Amino acid sequence: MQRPGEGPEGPRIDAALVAVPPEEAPRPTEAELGAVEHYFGDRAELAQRYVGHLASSGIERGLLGPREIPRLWSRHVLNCAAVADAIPQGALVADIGSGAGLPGIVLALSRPDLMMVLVEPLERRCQWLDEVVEDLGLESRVDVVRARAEQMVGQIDADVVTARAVTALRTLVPLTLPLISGTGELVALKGRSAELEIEKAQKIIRKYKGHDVRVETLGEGFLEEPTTVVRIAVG
Ligand SMILES: C[S@@+](CC[C@H](N)C(=O)[O-])C[C@H]1O[C@@H](n2cnc3c(N)ncnc32)[C@H](O)[C@@H]1O
Repeated sequence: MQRPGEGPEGPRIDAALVAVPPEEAPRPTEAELGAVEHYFGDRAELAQRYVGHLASSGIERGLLGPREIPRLWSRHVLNCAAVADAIPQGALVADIGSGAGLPGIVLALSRPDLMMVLVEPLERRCQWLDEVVEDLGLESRVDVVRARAEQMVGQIDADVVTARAVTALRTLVPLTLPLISGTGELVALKGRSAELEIEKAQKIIRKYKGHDVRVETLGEGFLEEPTTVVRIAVG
């Protein structure tokens, strides 16, 4: 059966079709409301506004695929929000390969005590991030820097570096641990491959003086699918 929005050969990727106005963006389900309240509190409407941007210009400009619209809350925003539980008060967080602000913008919305630097090499992604940061009123706490992580060594001294869907741990470690010159931590969002990725990264973790390497699941009790992270301390 052909469903609304589908052509005879399956879903149509059609800018007009996917340009969801922010006010029509997906809302969290009943089951997700507790997590939204827990992670965003009185900033829940701002988080909803961010979802509106993802679902409209974020899709139109190719930062996310249109198939993500129905799972923007579960798979993207709440998955990232759980990382807030791993970040100390008042930290300077560098989010590497921020893309559409995942997890960087989500963390800024969840935790008003954080300072964020979103490091992203692609110009049109940075442009979108700048516009969204301004629209959400986050400019005093969120900097968007157009760069590759390796260009930021010596330019940034983060307390926490986050990364989601950027690269495998053994290549992520040399990109991220040098961005912490004192003590701090890499918090990398990973899936089921986390343990295997750690195994493959052992040597490079030692080379970059990482320690206390562990896999944790965050958001249990709030999220249907908790978030798996690899944490690596430095300093
Ligand atoms: C698959 S996207 C993930 C985006 C976002 N973190 C997410 O979870 O949706 C990977 C992002 O990493 C960025 N990237 C790739 N190599 C990078 C590097 N060396 N330093 C910083 N960002 C990088 C890409 O431009 C892209 O935006």
